[in-house]
Amino acid sequence: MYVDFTARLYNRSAPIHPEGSTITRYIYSIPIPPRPERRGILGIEGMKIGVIADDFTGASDIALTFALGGMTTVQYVGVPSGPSGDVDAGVVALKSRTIAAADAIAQSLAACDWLLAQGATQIVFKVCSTFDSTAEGNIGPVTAALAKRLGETAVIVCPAFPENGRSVYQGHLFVNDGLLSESGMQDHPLTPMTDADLRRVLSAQTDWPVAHVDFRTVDRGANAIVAAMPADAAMVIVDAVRDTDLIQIGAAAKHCKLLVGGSGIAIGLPANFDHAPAAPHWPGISGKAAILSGSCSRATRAQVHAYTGPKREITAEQVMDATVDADGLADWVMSTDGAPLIYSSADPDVVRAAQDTYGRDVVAHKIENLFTDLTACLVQRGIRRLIVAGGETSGAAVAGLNATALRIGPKLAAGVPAMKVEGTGIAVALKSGNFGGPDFFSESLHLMEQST
Ligand SMILES: Nc1ncnc2c1ncn2[C@@H]1O[C@H](COP(=O)(O)OP(=O)(O)O)[C@@H](O)[C@H]1O
Ligand SMILES: O=C(O)[C@@H](O)C(=O)COP(=O)(O)O
Repeated sequence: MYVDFTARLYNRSAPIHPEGSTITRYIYSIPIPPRPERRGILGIEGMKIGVIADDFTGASDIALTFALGGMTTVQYVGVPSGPSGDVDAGVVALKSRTIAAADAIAQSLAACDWLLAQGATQIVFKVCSTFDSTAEGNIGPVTAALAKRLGETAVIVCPAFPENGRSVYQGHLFVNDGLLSESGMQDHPLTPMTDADLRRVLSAQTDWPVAHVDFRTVDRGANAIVAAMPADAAMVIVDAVRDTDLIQIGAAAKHCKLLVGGSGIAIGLPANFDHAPAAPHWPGISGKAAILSGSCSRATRAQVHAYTGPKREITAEQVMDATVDADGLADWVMSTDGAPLIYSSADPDVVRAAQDTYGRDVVAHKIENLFTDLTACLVQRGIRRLIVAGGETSGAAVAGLNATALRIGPKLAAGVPAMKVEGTGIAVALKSGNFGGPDFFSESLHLMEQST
């Protein structure tokens, strides 16, 4: 079911007056945290914003937004066992986008509880700017579970990321000038997105009503957005096509305990905590570099094609037949000059054929496991700079790093920071499948070496 509250707002037979009961009900139905804002939902001082990211590239994407917004930001690898330290924005990276909904809920709630215990006053559930999800979720089920845990009713859901060409208009998600369902995402190996109407996509994943706040309302600013929010429980797709829209959405969300979106949803949030834009400090890291790519997205395939350094393809067949192994690949990387690229990235028809032969999840996991083992071998052999392309692939690779936290460094491309693995001198970049220009790999390797 989805309910268009904006339609109600403009419906003369059911007018909602600016001072009318709907708005009053809304204001009183959302508990406003006490000032000063340093005291979190559980009354603890410390972390201001907590993020639960459903994959690792997404986590570093939103972490970059908070870091550029002037907040001290750390990306955690899974739910930490200890305290966060002195951090304004803490981002817990999960690998929960394509797992069973019940597991995604359990992991997300554990992350939420940890973030609240660190003092977070607001929780952001970071999903993909292309709303990547399976037919069962996990965006709907996890949002419902988090809202219940936080006692939140109406939840803003907005994946817009204008800098990377993602906009939401009339409830539909556009990638550049085309619909999501014609953007290449319809061929994604694990989360094919065949419908651009986010209200319909989300409604299929949840029993909650799905509402919509349209662009005309967003264009009138934060107060209009607050006024258009439903009083009762609903997931609310909010249109946004420009950064200025996201800044207004951020202002409107000042007292929300839960937000759901891409990294764009974070653009307006640091200002709510009196943070001003800043450039993250970076020491400059050089030394042996490698690039690993398991992303089959259009942008990554173009980057693999454009890369002029040494490169080696691993096919699904080789991985399934075990005719390649992590040790051998690591030896090749270390004995080859320059920054070698190892990729399984393949065109949609090749991926489909492999999935038909071996099974979608079997082949995906085998390839991911190889990237985990390969990363561990590269760390053992002294790798200093590592670029990984693909969200699931990045989750797998980071497992091989044996890291607990990543410090956010400078922007390499829209949505992609350089990061330093805590306790080591290793620089990593986790690139979303569809982010970055054709020369992303060589440009990023160069930028990692520059101090800021
Ligand atoms: N050649 C291939 N055949 C089948 N599946 C593949 C192939 N190469 C990679 N994969 C799988 O496709 C998935 C790509 O997802 P991901 O890493 O999240 O990339 P993206 O960021 O582009 O979505 C991974 O699970 C990966 O193991
Ligand atoms: O929001 C985004 O698009 C990214 O931050 C993201 O989540 C990317 O996921 P992958 O495309 O699977 O890397």
